[in-house]
Amino acid sequence: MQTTLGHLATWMPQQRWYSPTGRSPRLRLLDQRELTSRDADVAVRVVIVADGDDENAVVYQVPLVTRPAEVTGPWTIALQDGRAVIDGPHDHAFASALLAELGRSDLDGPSQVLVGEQSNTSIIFRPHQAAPTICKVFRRLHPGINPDIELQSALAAAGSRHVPPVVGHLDGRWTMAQGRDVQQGSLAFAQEFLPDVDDAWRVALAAAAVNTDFTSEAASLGQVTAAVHRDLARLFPTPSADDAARHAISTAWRRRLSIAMVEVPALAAHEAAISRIYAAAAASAWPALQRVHGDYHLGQVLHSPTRGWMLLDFEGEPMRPIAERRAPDLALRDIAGMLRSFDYVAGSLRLQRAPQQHDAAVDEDAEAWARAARAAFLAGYADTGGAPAVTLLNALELDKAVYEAIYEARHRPAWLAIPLSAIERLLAH
Ligand SMILES: Nc1ncnc2c1ncn2[C@@H]1O[C@H](COP(=O)(O)OP(=O)(O)O)[C@@H](O)[C@H]1O
Ligand SMILES: O=P(O)(O)O[C@H]1O[C@H](CO)[C@@H](O[C@H]2O[C@H](CO)[C@@H](O)[C@H](O)[C@H]2O)[C@H](O)[C@H]1O
Repeated sequence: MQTTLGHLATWMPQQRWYSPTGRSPRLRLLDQRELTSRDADVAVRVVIVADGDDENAVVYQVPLVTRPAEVTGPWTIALQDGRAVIDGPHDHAFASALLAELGRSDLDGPSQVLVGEQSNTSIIFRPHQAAPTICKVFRRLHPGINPDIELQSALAAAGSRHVPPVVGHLDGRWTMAQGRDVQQGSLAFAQEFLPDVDDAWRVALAAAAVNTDFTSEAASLGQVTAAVHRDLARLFPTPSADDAARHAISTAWRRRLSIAMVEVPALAAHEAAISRIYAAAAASAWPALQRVHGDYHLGQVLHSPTRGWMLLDFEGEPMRPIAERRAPDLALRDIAGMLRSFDYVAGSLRLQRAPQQHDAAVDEDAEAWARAARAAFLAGYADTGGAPAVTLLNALELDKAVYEAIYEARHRPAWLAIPLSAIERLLAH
């Protein structure tokens, strides 16, 4: 196992789901479990490792398949003694074993890993006799139920039409320290896959690129968002925002800002102005708190021609502590997230053009497109959810843009200009 941990320490930092620590991974094995393999020569196991040795260690799930091989393939982690160690989700032996663990071998069929920028790794199954299924393998593990499973399952069970039906989920256990501190948490979540539907990020980007109106889509997305918020408020507690809750939430804004000050030096000039807006928002009137989506953006919603808007991925922001993600929060956080996403559409179109193609009129069209989508989304939300409080919304948009600045600095530095320009614009108002 020591050799495998050595290979993982080289391979994991290259994966999108790995959280960089600024040092080389220090991996410890927390748990290792063999899954059933149909082929005696192929081993399937799930390895759970911690990166770091203190209470801040990050726990990861790494499914591995080991099979005979002479050469490396695209998902080979290592070649050892004539056998390849492969990233499990990309090997059907693991995909099949996962369905067996879920008690849903009836859904087995051709499988493929979803490509794109994901925080986790999702496998799509296309069985011959049943609807396609997508199973998300959580990469960063946390004790307790994952909010993605918790919220989507509750909404689906309550008959919400705005989330895909749930197929099942898997839990696992791991031991943090020498037989002490056994933790239990979510390993995987399966739901119906809606085929042939692009997520709204791609649809919105294509619309904005040719300046096609998106306001009716944005308005209906606002209405559906309000409906999902109403359902969540019915299904989970809605505590009033007392001093302790306000303190906890506004402290999280400030904590994020101080991380950004270290990781995104370009923000230094804005620290005082952002803090003033946070202070005004903390002192303003707050609505009751409730469970929210937590990382709401255009990549998290799909428009099905037959079912309308569907919401996905209730896991919350991957960089945020899990306890905060599961705590009742301001529903406005989701509104702010989607507003930021319309701005990202205009920002990413601007970035896609080479400097010599710069055209102020084209940029202005994209910005006008984003402003119109924003206004329509807010109007749609207000139809049933009421108009958001401006001071709080302003602070939450800033908080989201600060999060995005950290996220882009870590994962996509070329995109950092998008949240940075948004922060300047939000502060200028
Ligand atoms: N039930 C589904 N039907 C169709 N596509 C889906 C479904 N669930 C997820 N997807 C696609 O997978 C992408 C990533 O899913 P998501 O839950 O956001 O994963 P992650 O937590 O890894 O970011 C979504 O943007 C969407 O395009
Ligand atoms: O992986 P997740 O979907 O959980 O979310 C993370 O990655 C997102 C990018 O893939 C990131 O979203 C940011 O970029 C989007 C465009 O790619 C944009 O629509 C969002 O508004 C913007 O926040 C998200 O913040 C991050 O948590």
